[in-house]
Amino acid sequence: HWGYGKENGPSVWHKNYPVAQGNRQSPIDIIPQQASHDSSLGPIVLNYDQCTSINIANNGHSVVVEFDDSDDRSVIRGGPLDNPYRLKQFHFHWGGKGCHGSEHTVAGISYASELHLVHWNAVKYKTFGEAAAAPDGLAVLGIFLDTGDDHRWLHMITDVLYMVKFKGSVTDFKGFNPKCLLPSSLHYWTYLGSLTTPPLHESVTWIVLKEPIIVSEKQLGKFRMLQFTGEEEDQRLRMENNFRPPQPLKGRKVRSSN
Ligand SMILES: CC(C)NC[C@H](O)COc1ccc(S(N)(=O)=O)cc1
Ligand SMILES: [Zn+2]
Repeated sequence: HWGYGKENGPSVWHKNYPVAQGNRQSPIDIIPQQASHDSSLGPIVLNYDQCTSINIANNGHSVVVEFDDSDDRSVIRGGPLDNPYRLKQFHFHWGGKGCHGSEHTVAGISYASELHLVHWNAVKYKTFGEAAAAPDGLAVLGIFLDTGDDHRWLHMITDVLYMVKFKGSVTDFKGFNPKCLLPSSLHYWTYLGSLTTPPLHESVTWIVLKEPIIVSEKQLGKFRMLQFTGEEEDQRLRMENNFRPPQPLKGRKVRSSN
């Protein structure tokens, strides 16, 4: 099964997922000076006020917070999007002790970690699965995490990570509003890309915020006590470096909100 190790990591995903070598793969290295400033790009609007988180789980690749997406209670709209996209889940990618783990990079620089808020086009598609396979099916908001002081709200997540230490574990996680994880500015870069893990579907309109949020090394360290492996497996594999490196741009345009 795919993973982030030597034998099953990003360099061999193409064997089972040939789209890995496609023309709109993610992540990418974002070069700000080469991004085209597009004044027709409006602001992104996040309506998360009625959002309802359900649970937090360890899926063997990351830690994921799932939302009730049975109606349009929490959506992202505006920016490059033609209609509202429904929040389905968010998850993180991070590095090992002292090394960075963001997926997107900015002029070759990677951040300590990256948060992905995954939304799907429920106007055009009936299910997340159907949307995830469609070229305009998903919109993922990417937020960089840099290290510094404690993040005042991230402890809501890091305090419960011990409950989902092993692959396949899930626990209730209600009433969390991810609005508290946003930076002050919603200025962004946007481009057409893909899921950054198998099945690597080329179905994502990426919206990557320019301003990182700041979290402490201590908070990040709690992500690294998660395990890729299940409780019953004998080998312990610390969950870290669960990021795909940047992929070829293949002539794509990256636009900048401003
Ligand atoms: C095809 C559907 C049904 N299953 C997809 C599976 O849940 C994986 O979904 C995802 C969702 C988001 C991402 S990322 N890192 O690009 O934000 C990667 C995989
Ligand atoms: Zn992701």
